[in-house]
Parts: sequence; C-alpha cells; structure tokens
Amino acid sequence: MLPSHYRRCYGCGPDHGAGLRMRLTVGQQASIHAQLEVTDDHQGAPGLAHGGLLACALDEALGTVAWLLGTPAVTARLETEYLTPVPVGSVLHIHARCTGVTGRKISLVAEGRRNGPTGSPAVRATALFLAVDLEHFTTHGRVHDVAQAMADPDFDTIRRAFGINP
Ligand SMILES: CCCCCCCC/C=C\CCCCCCCC(=O)SCCNC(=O)CCNC(=O)[C@H](O)C(C)(C)COP(=O)(O)OP(=O)(O)OC[C@H]1O[C@@H](n2cnc3c(N)ncnc32)[C@H](O)[C@@H]1OP(=O)(O)O
Repeated sequence: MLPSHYRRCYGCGPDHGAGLRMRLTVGQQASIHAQLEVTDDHQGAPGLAHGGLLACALDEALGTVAWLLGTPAVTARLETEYLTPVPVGSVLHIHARCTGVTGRKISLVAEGRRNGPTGSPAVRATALFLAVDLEHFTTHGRVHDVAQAMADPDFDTIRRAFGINP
C-alpha cells in the first residue's frame, strides 16, 4: 500500500476533511489498484455517484501510476466512459495502468468495477499525462504549499515508497 503523496490531496490525503481518502496499492508492472467507497457525500443524482467525482477517482489512480514511473506528472487529457450507474454503498475497485511512454507523454487507461475487482466495469478512462518538473508546482501553485509538503517529516518515506521501479 502506498502512502498518500500529499496529506491534503483531495483524492488520497488523510488530512483532507472532505476528500475521497482513497487507498492505493501497487499492482503488477506499471499499475495501481485503488478503492473508492461511495458514500452519501458523493451523490449527483439521488443515491448515485456523481460522474465528475468518479472521474476524479480514476484521475487519482492514473496520476499515481505516472508517479510510479519516477516523475511528477499532470493530467493533460482525461476521457471517461460511464457504463453503469454506481450506487451509494458500493465500493469501486479501480485498476489503472500505463500503456506507453513517449518522451514526456505518458498514456494510461483505468477501469472501475463494482462488486469486487473482477466485477463488470462501471466506468473506464483513457488519459494522457505530461511529466513536469517541480517548477510546475512552484510556478503555478503556491510556493508555501510545496515547501510545507516537502517539510512533511514523512516526505522521504513517501518519496521512497513511490521509488518502486516497475
Ligand atoms: C513537493 C511536492 C511535489 C509533489 C508532486 C506531486 C506530483 C503528483 C504525484 C502523484 C499524483 C497522484 C495523484 C494526482 C492525480 C491528479 C492529477 C491532476 O489532477 S493534475 C491537475 C490537472 N492538470 C493540470 O492542471 C494540467 C494543466 N496543463 C498544463 O499545465 C500544461 O498544458 C501541460 C503541462 C499538460 C502541457 O504543457 P507543456 O507546455 O508542458 O507541453 P506542450 O508543449 O503543450 O505539449 C507537450 C506534448 O504533449 C501534447 N499535449 C499537451 N496537452 C495535450 C492534450 N490535452 N491532449 C493531447 N496532447 C497534448 C502536445 O501536443 C505535445 O506533443 P508533441 O511533443 O508535440 O508530440
């Protein structure tokens, strides 16, 4: 199981009060398994998960695969297919994997299944991530947030955990 890459991440951060708190584990080769518990807080239509939130959960798993490759990367393109509704109370089992790397471009796919990791897919995504350097975050984000993340006493452990070379 991987630690959260950033404690305040909406997808996986333990310090995010309203976040998804996804649990992510490393799979075979360049892949990630993740689970999302769909709760009352995740509804779009009554009793059903919001589609944008499901896209977020897939994005989190896809981004974690990209980091397994040893570089921070950001989503450039994310295409999502919704195959069946996902009700509150279900656990979405997500599998995300890398399908190819060309220069800075990282191609990935993900599937989310209900009723266990071998259930039929409810949602699918195809994505392009672009590898970026740390400057991307300090230029476009807030320097003090980046500094705070790097000052986390667990930051070295987090970096080492992501230093798995598939
Ligand atoms: C101390 C702390 C540090 C922590 C670091 C942690 C890292 C994370 C680690 C783990 C994360 C796990 C979980 C996270 C999951 C969530 C991920 C997100 O939600 S990310 C947020 C949303 N995404 C953005 O905000 C991007 C906004 N866009 C941009 O910044 C730029 O557009 C960017 C970087 C994507 C590309 O800009 P350019 O200037 O670098 O690159 P150009 O030259 O435009 O393109 C390069 C190549 O890519 C293609 N390309 C670019 N965008 C494309 C697109 N949308 N569709 C298709 N191709 C595209 C281009 O055609 C070009 O291809 P040709 O080299 O010519 O073949």
